[in-house]
Amino acid sequence: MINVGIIGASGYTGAELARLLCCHPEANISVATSRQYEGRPLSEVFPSLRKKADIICENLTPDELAARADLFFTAVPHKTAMDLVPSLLAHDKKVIDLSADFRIRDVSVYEKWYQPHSSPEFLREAVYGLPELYRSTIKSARLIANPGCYPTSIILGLAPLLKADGIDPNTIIADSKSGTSGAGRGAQTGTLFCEVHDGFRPYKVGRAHRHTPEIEQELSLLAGTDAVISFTPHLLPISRGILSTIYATLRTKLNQEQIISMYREFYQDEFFVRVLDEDCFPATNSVRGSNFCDISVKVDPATNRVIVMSAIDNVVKGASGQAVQNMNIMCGFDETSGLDAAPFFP
Ligand SMILES: NC(=O)C1=CN([C@@H]2O[C@H](COP(=O)(O)OP(=O)(O)OC[C@H]3O[C@@H](n4cnc5c(N)ncnc54)[C@H](OP(=O)(O)O)[C@@H]3O)[C@@H](O)[C@H]2O)C=CC1
Ligand SMILES: CC(=O)N[C@@H](CCC(=O)OP(=O)(O)O)C(=O)O
Repeated sequence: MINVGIIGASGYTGAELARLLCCHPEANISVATSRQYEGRPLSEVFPSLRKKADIICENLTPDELAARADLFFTAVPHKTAMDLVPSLLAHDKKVIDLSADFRIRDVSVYEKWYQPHSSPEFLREAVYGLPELYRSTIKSARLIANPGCYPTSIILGLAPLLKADGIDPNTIIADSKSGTSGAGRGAQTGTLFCEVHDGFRPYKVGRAHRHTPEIEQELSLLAGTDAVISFTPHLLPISRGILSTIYATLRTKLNQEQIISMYREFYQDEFFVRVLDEDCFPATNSVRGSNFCDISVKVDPATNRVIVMSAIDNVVKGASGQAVQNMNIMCGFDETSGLDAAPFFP
């Protein structure tokens, strides 16, 4: 049994960590933090957690925190994480950071898209926490940079083709649609019910979204050469889920059967990736509440393009579930521990 701490337990990814970890056979939530709800039970903040996660929210210094758990999930905004993580590492703790602070390997790229970095010395050490690509380095890591939600759906969607040099990495277009929990729990006009309900809209169009460099970094590593992407995020009037529809020009003539076999072979040992049959398409409500990524792939011979569709739950495989998967790997637990429930439907 390992004692784990959730820093930022009152946010959406913090709540999802508590939901998953309170049923985990090998983990005990020994500390949970929130400044706003200090002194109040987490089950009062999230009534769904009554009788499951009755821990009291605390507001502690990094030194006080370090004495209370062996592994920490930092589910806090960018900038906050980079100031906190070094102190936890100095106390020999393992850290899984859900923010973007340690995802970008090149500090100048991070600083261009985010803000000045206060602990760039950890960028080299941090392991990008996408288990399907980096499992062996995750095993021995002490700092995991848990991937962003849109990047998870797009990178998993394209990895088999890029690895096999099957597409031109300069022709990639991804239209991704996300539920509003992706924007976090803080009040903002753009995610109010009336702004989102019964409508659908793109945002941060034209290389304006900060996930662009993270996606390009990982696609380039897979391709072995620079890859660029036209990425357009959209906001859906649903609470959870991401569906990415990705297009790219094929380099080699591949028919439908060959491309599905390529994906099946690439992901044959991956429990959390489900490659669907031809003409069976992913849906956000088929992965809801689960750590699955559903992928389907279709060749369009008329345009010589491939269309990849990839669905995840943004707070599970796109954040907290993937973080628990990383913890399982780092701690030598079964990788599916605490994550083996079927998606909820309807
Ligand atoms: N939502 C999603 O789908 C995804 C989110 N992420 C990333 O995960 C992280 C958390 O996201 P999410 O849960 O959505 O965010 P929320 O806004 O819902 O929650 C943020 C949490 O951080 C705490 N917090 C905020 N500022 C500080 C601070 N200065 N010091 C200490 N604690 C602080 C808040 O609690 P309090 O104010 O009470 O202290 C709250 O518990 C972010 O970095 C986000 O980008 C990554 C992938 C997907
Ligand atoms: C719908 C929505 O607003 N989604 C968020 C993505 C959240 C995410 O993945 O978080 P990171 O900030 O940790 O990269 C956005 O577009 O900013």
